[in-house]
Amino acid sequence: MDVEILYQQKLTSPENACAVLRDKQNLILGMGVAMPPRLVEAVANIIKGDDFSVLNIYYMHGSQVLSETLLKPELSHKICPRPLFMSSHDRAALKCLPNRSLMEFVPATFHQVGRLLTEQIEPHCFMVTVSPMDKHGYFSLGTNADYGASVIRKAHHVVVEVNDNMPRTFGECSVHISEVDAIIEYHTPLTEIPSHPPSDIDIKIAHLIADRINDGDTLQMGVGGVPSAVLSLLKNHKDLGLHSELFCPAMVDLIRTGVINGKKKSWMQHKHIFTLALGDKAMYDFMDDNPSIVGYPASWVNNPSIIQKNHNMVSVNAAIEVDLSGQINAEQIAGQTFSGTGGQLDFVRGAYSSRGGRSFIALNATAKKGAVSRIVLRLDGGAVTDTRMDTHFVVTEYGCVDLKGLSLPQRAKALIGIAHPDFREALTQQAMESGCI
Ligand SMILES: CC(=O)SCCNC(=O)CCNC(=O)[C@H](O)C(C)(C)COP(=O)(O)OP(=O)(O)OC[C@H]1O[C@@H](n2cnc3c(N)ncnc32)[C@H](O)[C@@H]1OP(=O)(O)O
Repeated sequence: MDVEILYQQKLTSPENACAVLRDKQNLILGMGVAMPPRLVEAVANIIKGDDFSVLNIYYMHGSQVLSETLLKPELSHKICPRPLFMSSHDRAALKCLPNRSLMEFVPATFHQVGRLLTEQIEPHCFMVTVSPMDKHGYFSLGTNADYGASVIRKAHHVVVEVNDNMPRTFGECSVHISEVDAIIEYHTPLTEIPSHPPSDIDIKIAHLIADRINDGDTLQMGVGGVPSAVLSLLKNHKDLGLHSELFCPAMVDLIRTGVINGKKKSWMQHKHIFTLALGDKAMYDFMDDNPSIVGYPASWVNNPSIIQKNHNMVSVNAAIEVDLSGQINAEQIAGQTFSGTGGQLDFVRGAYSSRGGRSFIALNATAKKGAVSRIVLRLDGGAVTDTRMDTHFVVTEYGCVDLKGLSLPQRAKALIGIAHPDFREALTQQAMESGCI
């Protein structure tokens, strides 16, 4: 059938599109920028009725629209949010929820999320923002291939929110109209993340990492101040490549100037690979119809066995704390979930498995204006994002240490050596008392 006719047949109102939802079902929402604001609002309206006792919502990186609708306190008795990665909006909403127990974080490493959302739970419905349809009947998932590219083919019911502002990207980001059950249109500016200037400490740490990045390396950069600061220091590098979970504005500058060109990649040369993008309008415009920027599902981009195919793969991620054996916590503060594992463990493993590969975990030596050391005897709260067997380089403003091959006492001494000087004596004392050194 003609795709334009099919489009008109499937085009409906947000409320009609949501009428398919039933009590106690699982609704999966697109991640971050791809979370469809008008559909989310419509779900919030229908859920108020008597037909619903509860709806489970699965997602990563909740957007502001979620905290203004489904996560509002008045719906908290009917909505079970199951975030697999918490954003600042999720954290803010959680603080206001009267019944906090209903929001339950689901631990997951990113390359497995597509599978978890289609095999471990029943994917009743998936709602996501897409680009306008092309003449062949294809929408693009644009900024967010991530788990969407996996879920869209397995969910029982798929509703897309077409937004003119969603860029059309290449790779495995296309969805055919025949795979979609209902369409709504809502053209609103995409979520933008304001970029904060890095702190002096972030820049100091970034220098230690940038000095260890060679021309021709392939990069993954995680979230946080340090990864962005590292990118800003690579202007004089040559022939860098990208195989990164996250695509961000600092990468655009390096692509425009030819620093990142993918020329020396050991495979998928000249292609800048990502699974989710988070940035500003200028970045989304740069991605639109750009054949060099290719999005693939997280199950592929973040799969360590795929990452390792890139020789000289360099992964840079941030952390909250590291213990004296080298275990990394990048997701909890004082026992409460702050963010999530995301793709950190995937890339730490994939990068070290790559020929010539390296992974860097960066953190300021202290938190709370210097009151707390982030190098600790034992992790606070217990979440281990990267095991001690996985951790490679750890970097603070006081230095960079390579933990691979070090014994436990050697690790403890190396890490104490890059702790803030005010905490080194106490850490040494604790390490001796607990038998670490
Ligand atoms: C979606 C993805 O998966 S991207 C790819 C990689 N994935 C990951 O790395 C996932 C997990 N990582 C993350 O969530 C982030 O990188 C983080 C949270 C570890 C670091 O992000 P950053 O923005 O650099 O965090 P930062 O170091 O500034 O700490 C955030 C806040 O927590 C506070 N904090 C950090 N550590 C501690 C601590 N040990 N004790 C108390 N407070 C702390 C900081 O002081 C800061 O507070 P502020 O905002 O009031 O200044």
